[in-house]
Amino acid sequence: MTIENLIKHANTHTGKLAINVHKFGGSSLANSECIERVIDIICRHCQINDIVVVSANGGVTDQLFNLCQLAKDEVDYTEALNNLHFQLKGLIAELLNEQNSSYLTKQLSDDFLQLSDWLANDYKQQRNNILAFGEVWSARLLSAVLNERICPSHALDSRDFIQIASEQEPQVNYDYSRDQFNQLKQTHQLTIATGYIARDVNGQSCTLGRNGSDYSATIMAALTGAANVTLWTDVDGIYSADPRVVPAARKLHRLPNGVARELGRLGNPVLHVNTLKPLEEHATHLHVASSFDSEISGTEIGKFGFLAKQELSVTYSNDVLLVSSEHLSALSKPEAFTRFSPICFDEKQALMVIKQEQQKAVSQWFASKVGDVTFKPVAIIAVVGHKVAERGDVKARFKRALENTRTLDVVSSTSEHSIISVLPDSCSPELTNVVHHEMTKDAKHIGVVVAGLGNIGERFLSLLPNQIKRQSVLENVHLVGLLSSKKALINTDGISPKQALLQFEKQAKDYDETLLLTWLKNHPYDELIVVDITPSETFSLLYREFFQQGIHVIGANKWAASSSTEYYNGLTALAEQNGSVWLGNTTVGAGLPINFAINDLRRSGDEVKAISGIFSGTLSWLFEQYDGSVPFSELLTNALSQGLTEPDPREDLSGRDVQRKLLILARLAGFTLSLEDIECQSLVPEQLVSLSTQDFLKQSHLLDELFENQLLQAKSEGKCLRYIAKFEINEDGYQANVGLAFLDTDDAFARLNPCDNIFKIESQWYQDNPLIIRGPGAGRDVTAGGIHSDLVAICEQLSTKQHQVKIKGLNE
Ligand SMILES: NC(=O)C1=CN([C@@H]2O[C@H](COP(=O)(O)OP(=O)(O)OC[C@H]3O[C@@H](n4cnc5c(N)ncnc54)[C@H](O)[C@@H]3O)[C@@H](O)[C@H]2O)C=CC1
Ligand SMILES: N[C@@H](CC=O)C(=O)O
Repeated sequence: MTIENLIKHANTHTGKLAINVHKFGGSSLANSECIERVIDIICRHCQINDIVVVSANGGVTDQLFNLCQLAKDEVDYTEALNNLHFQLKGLIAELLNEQNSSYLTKQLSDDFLQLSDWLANDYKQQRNNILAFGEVWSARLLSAVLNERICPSHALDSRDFIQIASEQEPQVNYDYSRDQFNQLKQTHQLTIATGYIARDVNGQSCTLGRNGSDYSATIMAALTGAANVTLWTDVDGIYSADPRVVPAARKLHRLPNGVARELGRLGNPVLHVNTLKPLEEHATHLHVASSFDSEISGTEIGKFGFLAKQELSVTYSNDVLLVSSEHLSALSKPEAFTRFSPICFDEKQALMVIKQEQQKAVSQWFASKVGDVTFKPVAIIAVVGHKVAERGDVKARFKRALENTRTLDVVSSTSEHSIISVLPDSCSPELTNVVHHEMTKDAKHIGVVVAGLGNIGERFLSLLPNQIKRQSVLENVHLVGLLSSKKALINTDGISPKQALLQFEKQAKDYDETLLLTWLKNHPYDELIVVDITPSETFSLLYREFFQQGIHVIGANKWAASSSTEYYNGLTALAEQNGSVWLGNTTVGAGLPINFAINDLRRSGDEVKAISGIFSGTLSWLFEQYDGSVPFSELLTNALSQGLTEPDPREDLSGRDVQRKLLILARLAGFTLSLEDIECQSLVPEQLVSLSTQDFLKQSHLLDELFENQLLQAKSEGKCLRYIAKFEINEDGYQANVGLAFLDTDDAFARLNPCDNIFKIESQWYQDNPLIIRGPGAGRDVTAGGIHSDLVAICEQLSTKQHQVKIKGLNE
C-alpha cells in the first residue's frame, strides 16, 4: 500500500485510524541513499496521521559535539564548521528539486550564521541549542522531501511541545506536552518530529541522553495514544546475546514488556530503559526493525503468552562497580533503590552493583554519611527472561555454565526477570558464548501450519501430540495454524495439538489469503513449516511465497512437484536460495521410502536407468480384488470410504495421479521432463470426465461394463489387470508411460496385497538384480506416518541450521 492510497483514505477517516509512531535513527538517515530507503519505508508502512520521529543525520551530532569541544578548547573550528555546512548543503541538493533546495539551503545558511555566533560567543550556554540543530535539520529535510514527492508533511521541533522536569530528571509533563502538541499538529499531514530534544520547565533546551530519540518516540506515543511504535534502526531486532560477540545469538521475535525493561536496565544497546517508561501504562506495542531491510520481521515488545515468556537471553557488562559500605543495610535499601536502581543489592553483605557512570552520584550520597565506601571494578553476566528468578531449572543451568569461572557470591538481581552473577574479572567473549550456549541451546522454536484437515490431515493431527511427546527433536515444535479451503485458525501462541480440531471448529475464521500471507511474513518463529495436506493446485501456488520467506514445506500434495519444468525448476531454485527445505516423501508411495531411496541413490553417485511398478494404492487395491463378483463401482466407493483414493477418484482412474508420481520420481532421479512427456491411458469414460465429483460418484455404475469387458479379455488370455508405470532411458533419451496392462498372474507386479505399491529401480549399481520397494502405497495411517517422518527429518535438519544475523557493518 502506498501513502497516496492512505491519503485518500485519511481525508475521510483520519479520526478512525490508529496512530503509529516511526522513529528513524541517525545511521538510517546518514546519506541520500539511506534517506531514499526511509522514504520507501514511509510509503509502505505509514498512514497520513502517523508520526515520524527522526534523529540527526548520521554523524551530524558528533560533529556538533566536536565543534563545541573545539570552541571550548579555543581551537580554530572554521574548517570543521565549513565541512559540516558543505555536507548538509550537498544532502539537500541531492534530494530536492532546485526550488525547494534553494529554500532549504537558505534556511540552513541562516542557521549556520546563528551557529557561528553561538560558537564564538556563547557556546557554553547554547550547547543544547547547538546540538539540537542536528535533529532540526534532519526533520526539516525529510519533511521537505516528502512534501515534494510523496504527501503533505510538516516538521515539528519537539522543543515546542515536549516539556520535561529537567535534563537530569527527564520526567515528562504529559498534560502540558499533549496540549501543545495538539495545537501544533496539522491534520491530513504527516508529522516529522525531532527526536532527542525537549525543553525543561524554564524553557531551556534539553537533550534526552543516550537513545534519546527512542525516548522521544515513546513519549510521542504516550501523548497520542499510538497503537505501535517502530524503532527503525541498523539492527533487525533484539538478540538473545550481542550478536557481535555471540555469533549463535537468536533473534527474540517477541519480548514481554518486563523482560525488555530488564534488558534495557542491564545496558542493552538497542533498548534504553527510558524508552520503555512512557509505554508502561499504555497498550502500545514497540517494534524494533531494520531500516536496511524492512521486509525482515524484527522484535516486538508487548504483552505476550507462554511462548515469548520461555525465551532466555544473556547479557553482560564490564562497566560496573561493586560498592561496599556498612550503610548498605536493610535500612538504606529503599533510599539506595530510589536513587540509583542498583543492578544487584545484597543487604546481608552490605554491597550493591552499580553502573560506572553512577560512581560520582553514589560517592556524593555517601559523603553525607559516616563511614567508608569502597568501589571495585567488577563485571556482570546475566540471564534474562520472564520471571527467571523463580525458575530453578534456569538457575541450575546458569550455575553449571559458570562452573569453571571465578565468581563473587552476589547473584541477587533486583529484578525478577534476571539472574546475575558478579565476576571479579571482566566477562570474556568465550564466557558469554559458553553461558549463551548453555541457556539457549534447545530454544529453537519451530512453528507448524497444517493446511488440509481432511482424510489424511485429520490423522496427521491425531498423531501429533504423541509424536511431540516422544520425539525429542519435536520438543520445540508448536502447532500455530490450521487451514481448510474455507476456514483458518492462526494462533501465534500455539494451538493445543490435542484440541486442534475442536479449537478449529470453535475459533476458525473465514479463510483470507492476504491475512494469511501477512502473518506468514511476520511470524515470530525461528523456523516455520507449512504442511500441505490439501489436494489443491491453488494452495500449491503459494509455495513461491513460502520459499521467498524462507518457510519450509512438507507436501503430500503432488501439484507443485509435478508442475511444468520451468515452474518446478524455479521453485527448487527459490527454495535453495532462501534456505527453505521442501520435502514430499508421501507424494509417491505414501509412507514408503521411495522418494528418499531415489534421492539417496542419486546423491551417492548412482545413475538410475529405469523405474517401473505399480504406483497407485487405489488401483492396486481395486485390481487385486476385482474378480467380477462385485461391480467395479461398488469397490471404488469402498476404496473412497477407506481413504485410499484421491478426494476425486477420477484422479486415480484417469492415470493422472500415477502420471504425476512417475514424473516426481523421474525428476528426483535427475531427469528433466514434464507431464506431457509421459504417455497416459485414462480409464475414465468420456461421459464421466466433466461431471462434478458428486455426480461422477452417482454415475460411477457406468464404469462397470467397461471394467467387466477388460477383465473378461484379460482372463481369456490367462492374465490379470494391473495399472503400470514405466520410465526407462533408451538411445533416444527416455520413454515414459502409464497405463493398463494384462500381466501374467505370477508376475511380481501381479502378486501384491491389495493397496500395495511396488517400485522396481534399475540403476548402475542395481543392474542385474533391481532394487525393489514394496508395501502399502495409500491409506490414512501410512500417509500420515510418512508426513510425520518428513516433519522429524526437517526438524533434524533445522536443529543444526545457524541463523544469519544481519547487522549493518558486521555482515552487510
Ligand atoms: N489418500 C492417500 O493415501 C494419500 C493422499 N495423499 C495426498 O494427500 C492430500 C490430501 O488428501 P485427503 O486428505 O484424502 O483429501 P481430503 O479431500 O480428505 O482433504 C483435503 C483437505 O484440504 C483442504 N483444502 C482444499 N483446498 C484447500 C486450500 N486451497 N487451502 C487450504 N485447504 C484446502 C480441504 O478443506 C480438506 O480439509 C492429497 O493431495 C493427496 O494426493 C498423498 C499420499 C497418499
Ligand atoms: N490415490 C493415491 C493416494 C496417494 O497418493 C493412491 O492410491 O496412490
